[in-house]
Amino acid sequence: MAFSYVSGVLTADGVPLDRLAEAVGTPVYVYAASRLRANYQAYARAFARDPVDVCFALKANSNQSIISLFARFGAGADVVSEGEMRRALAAGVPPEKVVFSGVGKTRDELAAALVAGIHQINVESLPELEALSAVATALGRTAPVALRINPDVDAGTHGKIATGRKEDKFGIDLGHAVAAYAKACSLPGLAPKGYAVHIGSQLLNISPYDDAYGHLSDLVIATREAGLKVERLDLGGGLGVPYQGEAAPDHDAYAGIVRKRLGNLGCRLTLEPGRSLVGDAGVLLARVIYVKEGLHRCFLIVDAAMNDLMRPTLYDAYHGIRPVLEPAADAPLSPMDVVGPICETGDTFARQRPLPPVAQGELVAFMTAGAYGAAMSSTYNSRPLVAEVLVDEGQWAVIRRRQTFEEMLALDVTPQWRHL
Ligand SMILES: Cc1ncc(COP(=O)(O)O)c(C=O)c1O
Ligand SMILES: N[C@@H](CCCC[NH3+])C(=O)O
Repeated sequence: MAFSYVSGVLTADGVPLDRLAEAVGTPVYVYAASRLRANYQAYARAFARDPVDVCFALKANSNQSIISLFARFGAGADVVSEGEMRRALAAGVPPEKVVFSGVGKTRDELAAALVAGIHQINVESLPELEALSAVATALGRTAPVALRINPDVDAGTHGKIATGRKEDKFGIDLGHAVAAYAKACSLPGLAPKGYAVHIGSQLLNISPYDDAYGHLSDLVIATREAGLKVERLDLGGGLGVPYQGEAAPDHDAYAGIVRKRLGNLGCRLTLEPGRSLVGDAGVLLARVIYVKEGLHRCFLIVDAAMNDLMRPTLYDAYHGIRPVLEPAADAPLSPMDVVGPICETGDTFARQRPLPPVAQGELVAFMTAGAYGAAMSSTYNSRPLVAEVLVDEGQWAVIRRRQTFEEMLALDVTPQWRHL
């Protein structure tokens, strides 16, 4: 267990979290390398005999130490902006292991990707295809391209993170796909390699993959029947993690679907997992500022807020909350609203959560916060970006230091024009 109580204190790979909080301050994200490794190995094991490349989706956690850890395990990177591409390359991911996804890549981003020589650009519309052709031609380069398709499959996840339904903004409609692929083959500067699909995030039930990959298989066959070559398939990410004790999707079962639907097509496959690599490897540590016993509610007011961990307010997401000091086994539970200091009612991590007594000044850990936690944080309410710490085999290191107030303020510029 990456996070467990040892001698009455919650630890990350054996390092007591109260000691870390003392040294680094709160709020702070803490990641356990043992879990990152195990999560990567789960993919490596399940796909050991398949022609599969794992490209870590940086959007889930874009800290360079985390990226380079996965790069050392053998992973590539799935990026969605020039910033993410730069992070991947700076963290040591070779360009030939980087895929670039995203519905609105600018010409500047396309050019940067071509100059960097990345493995593949996943194009999501005809205008983007034309833009890429023009950019590549102007640079005298050839762009390795996959077309992301929209299979019209409901991933059965939260509506804000489902991406493969026909009304979603992502991908090229299945009905247009062969024509778009033929167009890609005819445009200068493009080297079409295959297709990409990503139906959504936090899938606990994997059967929607069966439908999506079935459509993908039919599409490959139809494309080849049109006389066009298809060599690669990018299957996206999306495997969910248990936030509330649900059963985790089984990697072998997922690999089974991939093999059944796509195994006989002779294509090189890419996976783009994000959350399932990092989600359960991180916690957000916060300190209780006040315990407010109202007439109607008891509020635990902590020093982390929605700007540090946005998922609860954005998706009504559940994160386990554990006191860092282990509660007695027979400690009574009472309903608490766990909230941050931000001036919004939505700055609420949990409502009426049964918790053991936690006193002012004590520490709590928001569990399963390794994915889409720090990566989605902001400085709203002028709260500096929090620190991140990596724990590995008893050692720990700050892998992002806390932003200073000076750094936060330094971006603002006061115009020097004359006041009339
Ligand atoms: C194109 C693409 N690939 C990969 C991912 C990673 O998804 P997840 O973190 O659910 O594995 C996403 C985000 O959902 C995505 O949009
Ligand atoms: N940000 C989302 C996942 C989005 C996936 C992006 N493709 C979450 O925290 O659950």
